Amino acid sequence: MGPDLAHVADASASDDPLCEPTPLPAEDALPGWRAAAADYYRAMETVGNALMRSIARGLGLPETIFDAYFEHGISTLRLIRYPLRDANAGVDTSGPEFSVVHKGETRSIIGREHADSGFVTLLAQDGVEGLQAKNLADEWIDVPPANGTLAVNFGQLLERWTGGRVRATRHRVIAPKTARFSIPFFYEPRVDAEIASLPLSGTESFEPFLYGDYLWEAATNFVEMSGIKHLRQPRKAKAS
Ligand SMILES: O=C(O)CCC(=O)C(=O)O
Ligand SMILES: [Fe+2]
Repeated sequence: MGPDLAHVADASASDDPLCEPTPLPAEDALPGWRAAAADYYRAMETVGNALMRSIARGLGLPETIFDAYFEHGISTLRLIRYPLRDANAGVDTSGPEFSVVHKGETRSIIGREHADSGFVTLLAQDGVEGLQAKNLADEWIDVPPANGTLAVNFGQLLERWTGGRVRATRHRVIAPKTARFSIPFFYEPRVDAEIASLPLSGTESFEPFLYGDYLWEAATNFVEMSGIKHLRQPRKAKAS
């Protein structure tokens, strides 16, 4: 779900597939659902905004340095359900690419190792464990859900923007014993934000890029978006 869910008045027609309207269930099919989802989206924008400013302060930069990039941002709210897999479904998930031994038990990997594409991700978990993150020693650590908390993943955009000063959080999900639900909110800048090097000492500068161009390239590398890369061309002309 995109910003049109929560900022109905701002939504305008766009030829950019990254800004296409969110398909939503009919109001009478789920009364009140849209309003609740929109409230949640706006609340996560507020949290993302506070975190974005504290990251700026933590980097020794003015706290408002990122503000303008996030006005009319294209943050994404996703509702995920991991159904309980049927062990007898005839799918072999025994290889090391598909399963892992965790505390002596074999668990299949239901969310492959990756880092999110955006700036930061605010992740609500439903009380069922399974999320793991990689630490700097390349070890997997459990990120158990705790009431009233959000897990925060740093995204690849933040890593690139900060010249690698902040590392994107690599994470994955291993199968729990019951179905699992999670609600990630990917906090993202505006589609036409021009991302350029920050004044951070000791980091390499990079060629500026448009967030939308970067996001399309990154998102269409994920398996659920494969095969559609050709549907959007970069909007920024290459300098050469
Ligand atoms: O379900 C989770 O806890 C993680 C989901 C996730 O990593 C993602 O959607 O990018
Ligand atoms: Fe993720």
